[in-house]
Amino acid sequence: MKIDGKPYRSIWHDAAGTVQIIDQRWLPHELRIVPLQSRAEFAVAIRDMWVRGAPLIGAAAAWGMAVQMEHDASDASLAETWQVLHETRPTAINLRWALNEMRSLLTPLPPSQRAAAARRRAIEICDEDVEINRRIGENGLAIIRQIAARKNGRVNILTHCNAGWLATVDWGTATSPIYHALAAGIDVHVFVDETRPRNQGAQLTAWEMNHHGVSHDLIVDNAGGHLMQHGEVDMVIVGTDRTTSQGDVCNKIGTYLKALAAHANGVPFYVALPSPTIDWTVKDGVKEIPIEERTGAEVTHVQGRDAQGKVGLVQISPDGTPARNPAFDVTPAHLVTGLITERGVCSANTTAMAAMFPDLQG
Ligand SMILES: CSC[C@H]1O[C@H](OP(=O)(O)O)[C@H](O)[C@@H]1O
Repeated sequence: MKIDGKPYRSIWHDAAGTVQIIDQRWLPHELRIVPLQSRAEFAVAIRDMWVRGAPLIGAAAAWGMAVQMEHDASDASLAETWQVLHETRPTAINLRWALNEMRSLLTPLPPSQRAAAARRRAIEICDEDVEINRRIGENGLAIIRQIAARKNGRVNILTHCNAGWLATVDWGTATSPIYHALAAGIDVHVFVDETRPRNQGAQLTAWEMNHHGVSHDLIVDNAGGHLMQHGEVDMVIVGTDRTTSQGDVCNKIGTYLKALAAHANGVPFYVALPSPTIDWTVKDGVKEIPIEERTGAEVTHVQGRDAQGKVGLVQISPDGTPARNPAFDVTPAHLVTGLITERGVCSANTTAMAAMFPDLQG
C-alpha cells in the first residue's frame, strides 16, 4: 500500500538484494526501515514482533531461510534454520507452512543450488501472498456490496488487531475488502479495536486507515459489544493466525469475545482466511492450537509517545504486578458466519472447506 503516496510492501528486497522490513514496533510514530541480513536477525525480528501478522511471519521466515542459504547451504544449516525460525513464535501456522515449503524445495537440491532456489521461492511466496490478499479483497467486497445495497447507506465494519497490509506482504486480509470497498466508492466506516496489550489496532490499523483515507474510529476493546447492541456494527471482519480443518479460528486475544458479542446481536462475523493459514492437520482449535504466552511486561507496560515526542514505555500497574498474557484465542466455527478466502467465501465447516480446497486435503 502507499505511505504518503509512495508504494510500500511490509517486506522487500532492495536493488542490492538486501531484505528490508518496516520495523513495526515504532509505528505509528516513526517509520523505521531496517535491513535483515542474518538468520539471527530474522529470528529476533519475528520473535520480538518487528514484523508480525501470520502471512508476514511466513514471508519473513522464507526470506530468513534464503539469507541463511547464502551463508551456509549445508544440510545441517537447512535443518538448524528450520528449527531456529520455527521456534520464534508458536501460533501462526504460516511460519511452519513457509519453512516446510522451503525445506521441501531445498532438501533435494545440491547445496550449490540452494541459495538461488531459496531466494526465488521467497520472492514467489511474497508475490503469492499479495495476490491471495487481493482476491480476498474482491471476495469480501461482494459481501460489503450486499450490505450497502440493503442499507442504502454507510457500512460499519468492526475489526480486531491488525490484519492489514502490515500483517501481510501487502493488501492485508481483513483490510483488503475494506480497501476494495473504498476503491469501489462504497461508504465504509471502520471501528478499530485498540487490541490490548500490544495495541496493534491503535498503533497499526489506525495508522493504515489514516494513510489510506478510510473513515474510522479507534475504540477500546470493550466497546464492541455495546456498539453491536445498538445496531452500530453491520459486520465484523478479522484475520486469523491459524484456522483448523473444521473452521475453528485462532486469532488475536479478544477475537472470541467479539464473536460471542456478534452472535448474541445477530451481527455477521467473517474471517479473512488465506489458504496458507489453514492447518489441515488440526480439527479442534481450542484443544489443539498452541497459544503463545508472551511476557507479562506487555500487560503492565504500554508504549507511546510523550509530550516531548519521545517514544517509550510507561508502567500502568504497581511495581511487581504479576500478569498473564495469552496472545491468542480460538473462536469455535459455529460462531463464524463465513470464511473469506482467495477462492471465495465458504462456511466454517469441514465439508465446505474441503470443497473449496480439494487440492489441499492431506
Ligand atoms: C493477517 S493475520 C494477522 C493476525 O496476526 C496478528 O497477530 P500478531 O500481531 O501477534 O502477529 C493478529 O492475530 C492478526 O489478526
